[in-house]
Amino acid sequence: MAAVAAAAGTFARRMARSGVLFPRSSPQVWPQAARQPPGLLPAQRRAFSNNKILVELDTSSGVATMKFKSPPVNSLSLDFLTEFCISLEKLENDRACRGLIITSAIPRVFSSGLDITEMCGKSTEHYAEFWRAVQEMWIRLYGSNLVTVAAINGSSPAGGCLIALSCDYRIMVENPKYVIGLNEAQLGIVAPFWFKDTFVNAVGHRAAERSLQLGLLHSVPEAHRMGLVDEVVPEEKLQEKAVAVMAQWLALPDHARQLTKSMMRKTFRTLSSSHPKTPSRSHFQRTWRC
Ligand SMILES: CCCCC/C=C\C/C=C\CCC/C=C/C(=O)SCCNC(=O)CCNC(=O)[C@H](O)C(C)(C)COP(=O)(O)OP(=O)(O)OC[C@H]1O[C@@H](n2cnc3c(N)ncnc32)[C@H](O)[C@@H]1OP(=O)(O)O
Repeated sequence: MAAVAAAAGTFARRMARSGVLFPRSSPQVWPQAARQPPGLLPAQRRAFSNNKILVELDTSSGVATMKFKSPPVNSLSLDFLTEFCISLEKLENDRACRGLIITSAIPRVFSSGLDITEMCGKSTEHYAEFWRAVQEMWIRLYGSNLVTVAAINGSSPAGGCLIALSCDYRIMVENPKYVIGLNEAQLGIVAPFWFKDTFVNAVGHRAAERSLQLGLLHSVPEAHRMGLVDEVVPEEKLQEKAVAVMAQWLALPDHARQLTKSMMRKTFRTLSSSHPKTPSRSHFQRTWRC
């Protein structure tokens, strides 16, 4: 009981720190417009925002768009991760929402991955809290019942790549400057097994092994060839394509698609049930030499 109260206290403190704002008159359940045949209702949009993430829900299509807006590079800080989980939970609890498009409002970067400043010179408690937040983000997104589409409009190394990999479908903008991959080995660290498993699920064992051992950041055409991204589009077509892909996925009955997704994503259950222990302070200090 004490542990539950402590966890609730930690979550409340994280929420307060994250500065999440909910619309004052937001109803518990938004209208069920998503279940209406398209065209009967005028498009309705609802939005909520906090410091680092903006969410807009089109209640006529049931599709929400989540935009990362944490300059300079959308790094995944504890506050960012907290806001992400709260936003996702809010959408999942909303019966008007069936699909989520994730993209960036920051030019040239989707997400730079875990915030390196969160992993240096902090207390053991902070490392534990940070690492729990990283795992929670992945568990929630990878296991989400929503259709999730990553609209990758910039570079996406390490944890940024994990977010994209956790979605059901990845569309990336063609740009010779953009790269994506799990580059942990290049940084002298090891991608956790659930990063690895999520990567293997997308690209297969051989491609993942080579890419992970070399810590490769792939160009967009290379990422497309190996199946790390599903489609490549010019920047101006990204949103249109994401909406079209979403419509295709949402055409199916939710329950069949959701059960199929859950069946395919078995790693999710492994991590959820095994509760891997948090890396120690000395582990973080050794890893980042700080
Ligand atoms: C279950 C048991 C588990 C055990 C686990 C054990 C230990 C845990 C330890 C490790 C965890 C492993 C998994 C790690 C995952 C990660 O995600 S690590 C982070 C990896 N990220 C990167 O390597 C990205 C580095 N950044 C870049 O490549 C580029 O910044 C860019 C994203 C391509 C953008 O380039 P550009 O537009 O040119 O911007 P700048 O490089 O000039 O950067 C601007 C400022 O942003 C700062 N910054 C960049 N990335 C980060 C980051 N990840 N965190 C914090 N800050 C970042 C950069 O320093 C610049 O700051 P200043 O302007 O100089 O102040």
